[in-house]
Amino acid sequence: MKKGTVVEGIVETVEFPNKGKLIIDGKQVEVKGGIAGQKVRVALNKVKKDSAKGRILEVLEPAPEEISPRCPHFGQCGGCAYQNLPYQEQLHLKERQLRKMMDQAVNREYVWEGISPSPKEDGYRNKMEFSFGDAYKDGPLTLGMHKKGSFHDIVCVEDCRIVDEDFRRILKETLSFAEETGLPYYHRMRHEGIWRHLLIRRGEKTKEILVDLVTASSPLLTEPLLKKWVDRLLELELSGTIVGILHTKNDSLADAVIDEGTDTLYGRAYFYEELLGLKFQITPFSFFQTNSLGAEVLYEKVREYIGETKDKVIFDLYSGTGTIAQMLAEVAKQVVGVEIVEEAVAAAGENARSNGLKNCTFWAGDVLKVIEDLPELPDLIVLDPPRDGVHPKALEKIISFGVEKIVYIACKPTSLARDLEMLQGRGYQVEKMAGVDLFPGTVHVETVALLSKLNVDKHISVEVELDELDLTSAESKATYAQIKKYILEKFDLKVSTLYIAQIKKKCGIALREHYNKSKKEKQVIPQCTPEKEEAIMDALRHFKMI
Ligand SMILES: C[S@@+](CC[C@H](N)C(=O)[O-])C[C@H]1O[C@@H](n2cnc3c(N)ncnc32)[C@H](O)[C@@H]1O
Repeated sequence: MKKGTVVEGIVETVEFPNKGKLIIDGKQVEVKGGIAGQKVRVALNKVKKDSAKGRILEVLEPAPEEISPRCPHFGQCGGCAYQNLPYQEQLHLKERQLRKMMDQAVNREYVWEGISPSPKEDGYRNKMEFSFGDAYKDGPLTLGMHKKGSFHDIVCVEDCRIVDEDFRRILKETLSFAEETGLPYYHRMRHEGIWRHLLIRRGEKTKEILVDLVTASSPLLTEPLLKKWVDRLLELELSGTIVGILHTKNDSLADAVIDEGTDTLYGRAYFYEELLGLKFQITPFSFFQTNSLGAEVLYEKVREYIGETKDKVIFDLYSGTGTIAQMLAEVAKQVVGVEIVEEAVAAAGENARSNGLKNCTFWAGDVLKVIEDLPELPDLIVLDPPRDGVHPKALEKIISFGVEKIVYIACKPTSLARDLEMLQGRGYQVEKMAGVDLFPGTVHVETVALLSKLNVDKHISVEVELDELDLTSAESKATYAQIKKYILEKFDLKVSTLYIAQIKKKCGIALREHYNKSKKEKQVIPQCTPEKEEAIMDALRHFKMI
């Protein structure tokens, strides 16, 4: 077996994320895609002693469960890999892959609760980013999704199954408008041209539609020209209502929808969606789950896992437009969201106000940098990080809060599996897990895990000596949260748990182990500033701790 050879074989298993495995001449050959049971022809592009990697050239015989693809673009469009499987089969496949990965990642018995289906199998997406490009090399202008395995060519997905008819009509109208102008698409290798992306967002419940045309900046895009496009969209017969039409300029080299200035050509620059009885204002670039009905299933699971929240302070880390925070706020003492996109934080605050929720606060910033300085301490934490999971240093800080329960929501199971290693190593155990399918037709799946802090006695025997954990009578007088609150109110200063611990130590107050000792060598520990030291001393005097 050599690099460049073409071989034939049957796909034995498919592991997350979409990695097919075949055994050919006793060697394991890994391919992208495939369905267990398919007979395929594979071109080998890497061959090692016991394994090889290859690319599927052709499916010679379908797998027994395969059906004729439900989408006419299947095979060409790189978007959906499972349109040739009945939905039940897609769910079985995702569940098998997810379960296998999680069984390997979890170090004890846990409850696997299965995978919940998406309430809608077709037309479930509330957001789509289409790209302009060539239909084939130097072919005509088109608008749609990247062709499978191609960086350049675009498939015009005018019959895409996973969006509603409104998306398809807006796509077709925008493409014919762009064609009629005779202007070129933005070529990302040559860095010239105009048309880049078409972003469409549509509320499943509200039926409000927001459309954003993303282009390179050009004097050729005059106001009257863009007005023609707006008028054409407004004349379309749609089941939803267009509430905003925007034009975003993006001259960056990256092939992504990037906002370098957005003009509102019609209506407003946001739309509304409703989830579980709450209303959310969503701006063009804010994160919002792309399957609204599926998101309700997911958030119900989060609510169930987090359990009793009365009198509890909950941190919703990576909070987006504040969906999870607001759902929990109804039944919690206080919810604190942290999100890096300022636009999303502003929308979250606005949403909480209009939903009449007074016990939610949202902070803009990187979780890694912000969480130590929050005025509250959490009793429970919900984590919903981006695809890459939680930064290890942020995870250390999250773990050091020592909360009783963490609910972790993952859109990429491999990131969850990696983060579970640290969480389990530092005293958390997985109690339950479930999958929620927010992405029918595709290889993706959402996972929710409930982690609980190990029984304190067991934890002590692993990490610290019992006498180090004993609180002194002085330390028991005021909690870190009370000290932070006092300082914020009196001095309008935010102080971190670490700084309080440093000053307590200076005053000879015994501390719990993890606040004053780092297990890492060469770790740079920030030191409390004189201003904050004075404020902390004042608080310690106030609480009669010194
Ligand atoms: C998977 S989304 C979750 C959003 C929200 N929980 C929801 O369900 O709609 C992840 C969010 O994390 C935000 N994010 C990414 N990196 C971050 C960081 N380092 N600190 C804070 N937020 C971050 C993203 O902007 C995005 O809104």
